[in-house]
Amino acid sequence: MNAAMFINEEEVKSVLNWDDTLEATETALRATSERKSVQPPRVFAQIFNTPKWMIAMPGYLEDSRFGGWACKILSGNPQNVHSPTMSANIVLYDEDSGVLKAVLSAIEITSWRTAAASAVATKHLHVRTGKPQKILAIFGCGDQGKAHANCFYHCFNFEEIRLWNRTHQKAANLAAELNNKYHTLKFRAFEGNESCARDADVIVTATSPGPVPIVRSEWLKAGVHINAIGVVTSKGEDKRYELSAETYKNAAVYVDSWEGANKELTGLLEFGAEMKAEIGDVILGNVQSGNKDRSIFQSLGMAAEDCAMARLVYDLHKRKQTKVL
Ligand SMILES: NC(=O)C1=CN([C@@H]2O[C@H](COP(=O)(O)OP(=O)(O)OC[C@H]3O[C@@H](n4cnc5c(N)ncnc54)[C@H](O)[C@@H]3O)[C@@H](O)[C@H]2O)C=CC1
Ligand SMILES: O=C([O-])C1=[NH+]CCC1
Repeated sequence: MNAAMFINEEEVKSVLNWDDTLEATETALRATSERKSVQPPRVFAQIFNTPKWMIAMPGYLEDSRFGGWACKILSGNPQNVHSPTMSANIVLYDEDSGVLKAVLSAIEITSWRTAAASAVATKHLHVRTGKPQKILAIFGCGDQGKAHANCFYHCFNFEEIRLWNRTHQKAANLAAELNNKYHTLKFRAFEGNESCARDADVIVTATSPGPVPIVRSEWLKAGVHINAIGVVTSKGEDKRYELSAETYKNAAVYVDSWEGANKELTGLLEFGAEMKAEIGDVILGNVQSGNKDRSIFQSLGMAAEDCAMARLVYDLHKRKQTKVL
């Protein structure tokens, strides 16, 4: 039996690529709706009366290429300024024996698979239905916002990609970095969230939601698709969503897994949201279109995605090591 290995963030980054990530993530979403994954609701620990948190996400995914048995453990402090707001590691086990195979740094994996899940949702709910791909608006220019900008640039052909951040300079810096990287002028930083949202065909929200939503229904065009990925809070009076209640009410809402949504998204029912289907069921062609022309993918993030990604990165890393030897 080989000794378990640690795959650090640099090693993970050196093998990650969008095409495999999109395939792994789409497989996890589809397999979830085929009941080929095990992923009980994640365990969430708030650290006393602080914004600090910890999450454990155990899972198992059955698939010949992306199957895996793993648990991701995250810790976070949204108030961090000089250090990352989140740390993440995945513990990967042998699918048959349960013996430890590897521990993988999972900040990049989390960003890549979350962006890929939004891209898969956008492909099936928006692009494949023939809706326009003119303007993409991304709210939040942290790790997730940046990963979404890269992923959507890779997958789609938007004419304009708008970036908004609470601190405008961060959006301006990211726009400059991406225009430079891709030799384009498509990326534009916006000062106002309303002007950024108006006329957008597709929206991504990737912030830590505050008490006031950053996107309002009356700003949005007919047929818009939104990927809302910021973590929602619905504890007593403290309700924090990136989108306004009206935005939810006027759209069909899709989730990654009912198991997670039934625990973490019950607050959306209070807004009168129509909780339509899992993305996996859309991929499988099991969902009839309804009378709402706006769609929201309310992404929670799934253990099955992390299983698929851990297996992918482990296999690519092993292959690379064998080539070097
Ligand atoms: N759905 C999923 O699978 C996942 C969701 N997330 C969530 O995505 C969100 C973004 O994560 P990261 O990019 O890693 O965080 P980050 O800290 O790197 O970036 C967050 C960005 O949002 C902005 N922001 C923070 N609070 C804000 C507020 N109240 N209003 C407006 N803007 C605000 C900050 O200026 C920052 O640029 C978080 O809520 C995180 O929990 C993270 C990983 C996976
Ligand atoms: O799926 C995930 O890894 C997370 N969702 C919200 C915070 C982290």
